[in-house]
This record gives sequence, structure tokens and C-alpha cells, in this order.
Amino acid sequence: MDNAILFKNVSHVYQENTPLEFHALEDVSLKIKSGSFVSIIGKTGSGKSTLIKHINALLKPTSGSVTIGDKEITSHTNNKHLKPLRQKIGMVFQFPEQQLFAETVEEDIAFGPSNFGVTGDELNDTVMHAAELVHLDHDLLKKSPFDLSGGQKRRVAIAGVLAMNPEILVLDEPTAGLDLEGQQYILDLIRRLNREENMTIVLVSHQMDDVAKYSDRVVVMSGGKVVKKCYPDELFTDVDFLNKYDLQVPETVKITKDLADKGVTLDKLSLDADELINGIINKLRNEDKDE
Ligand SMILES: Nc1ncnc2c1ncn2[C@@H]1O[C@H](COP(=O)(O)OP(=O)(O)OP(=O)(O)O)[C@@H](O)[C@H]1O
Repeated sequence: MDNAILFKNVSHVYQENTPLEFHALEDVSLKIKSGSFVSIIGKTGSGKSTLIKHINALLKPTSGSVTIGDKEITSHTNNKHLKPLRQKIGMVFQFPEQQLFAETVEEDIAFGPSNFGVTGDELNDTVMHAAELVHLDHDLLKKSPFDLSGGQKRRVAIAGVLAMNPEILVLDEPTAGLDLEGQQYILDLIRRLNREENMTIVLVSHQMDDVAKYSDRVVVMSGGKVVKKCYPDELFTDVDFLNKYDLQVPETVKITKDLADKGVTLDKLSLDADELINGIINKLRNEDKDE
């Protein structure tokens, strides 16, 4: 099913007509293709969270429209009409605490699917499967989510969203609070869901190495506007642009450039560290053969 996300001239004004009025999005037009993995990046306050909250109508445009597949959301859309839309869009917030409220982890993960009519053994299986997907220990299922560590809370929040089997998954800094191994695991899982289940992924991240490694496309925001939409290699090799918008240069790009400065030119740029290492090994092997 085509679930393309289309922003058409979307502006969002917080606290309009008050002294605190703030224009957080200005005339954003953007298409996110169904089944793609798109990252939204930009400095703090550039409007990333505001933008993604429009995807499941947590916020509605002050002007312009957002369309998911063939359903349009405008400021006039009635909340009642948004229920089917919210069922297919999973949202992992920046702060997992905001998403947890039940007495046990199990109930928390079950909340979404049970709300949409899943019961009994099917509900139990759904919860178990979601907990396994995020590598959440079964011993934790009966605990209060509030007794968990930051990383465990984050896994519960992600499991609760995955239990809904969403067609679109929107994640705002999903790996904050996880150790390095946990971060890698969750992002690999998200990439796998994208590739194998054709789940559309919209990721907000400040981690440029992750954005470079996982995304099909990158959207750069600044001052409430989209200032670039492109492929990751196009963006991350443009160091002047990255510096202009205070974005980090990924380690893979730095290493590739250091090697080139020392006269070692790789066949292609790899934004994935493992691929980069393989590229370097191949280069060394070929040089050995030539000698
Ligand atoms: N409820 C609100 N009322 C008024 N202004 C708001 C509100 N929420 C956000 N803003 C302002 O809108 C701007 C964009 O905020 P937003 O959270 O979308 O940025 P962001 O790019 O996601 O930032 P971060 O990387 O820090 O999460 C900021 O200047 C913020 O202060």
C-alpha cells in the first residue's frame, strides 16, 4: 500500500496571536516515499520535532496540508477521522518517560494493540514478540516501567510502538540513553524492519554517523525551513555545507579524507564503518598484488 507522506506548503505557528507567537515551520514542502528510510537533521530548535509531529497529526498545520497515502490532514481534520491513521503510524518520542504510564512493562507494551481490539493469546504473543524484537529481558515484563534504567525504558517505549506493527515508524532520537551496543542494535532492527517489512522510517537524529550509515535520503532543516533534501553521500561530502549548518562530519568521511591526503584513494566512499574497513583491506590487498 502506498503510504507516501506529503507536506505541502506546511507552516506551523505556536501560540498564534499571543505575545509568545512562534513560527516553527515555514512553508515546508516535502515528499517521503513509502518504504524509504529518511532522516531529518538540523540544529536544536530548527523544527524537526514540530515537523514529525505533523505526520500523525499530534500537531496540525497552521496553513498547508499533510497527506499520508490518500488521507489529507489539515487544521480542520476531525480527531475521529484520525484513528485509522494513528493505527498505522508508530511514534517513538524523544523522552521515553512520556510514553510509559501502565503499572507493568507488559501492560505498557499491550496498551496500543489492545486499544485496537487485540485480545487473549494473540495479545500475549504480540507483546512477547515485540519484547523479543527489542531484546527486552522477559524478567522485566512484570516490573513497573518506572523501575527500569533509561535504556530499558527506551526499549519498552519502542516495543510498545512495534507491537502495533506500524506501516510508518517515526522516531525522535530513539537511541538516546542506550549504550553503544544498544544503539547499534536498535538502529539495525529499524533498518531490518524497513528492508524486510517495507516499513517507512522517519528518523530524527543528531548522530551524523548513524544518519550517514542508515538513511536512503536526508532532509536538513534550519530555522523552520527545509534547506536541503538529498542522498547521504551528497550531503556528507559537502563539508562547507555541514559546517554552515553546524552538522558533524561522519567519522567514515574524515577517515576517507585523511587517507586521500596521505595518497591512499579508495575506490568509493563508504558511509558504513564496516564497509569502509573492507574497502581499506581490499585496497591494501590489491597494492600487495601489484608489487
Ligand atoms: N509548544 C511550543 N510553544 C512554543 N514554541 C515551541 C513549542 N514547541 C517548540 N517550540 C519552539 O519551536 C522551535 C522548534 O522546536 P522543535 O522542538 O521542533 O525543534 P527541534 O529541531 O526538534 O529541536 P531539538 O533538536 O532540540 O529537539 C524551537 O524554537 C522551540 O523553542
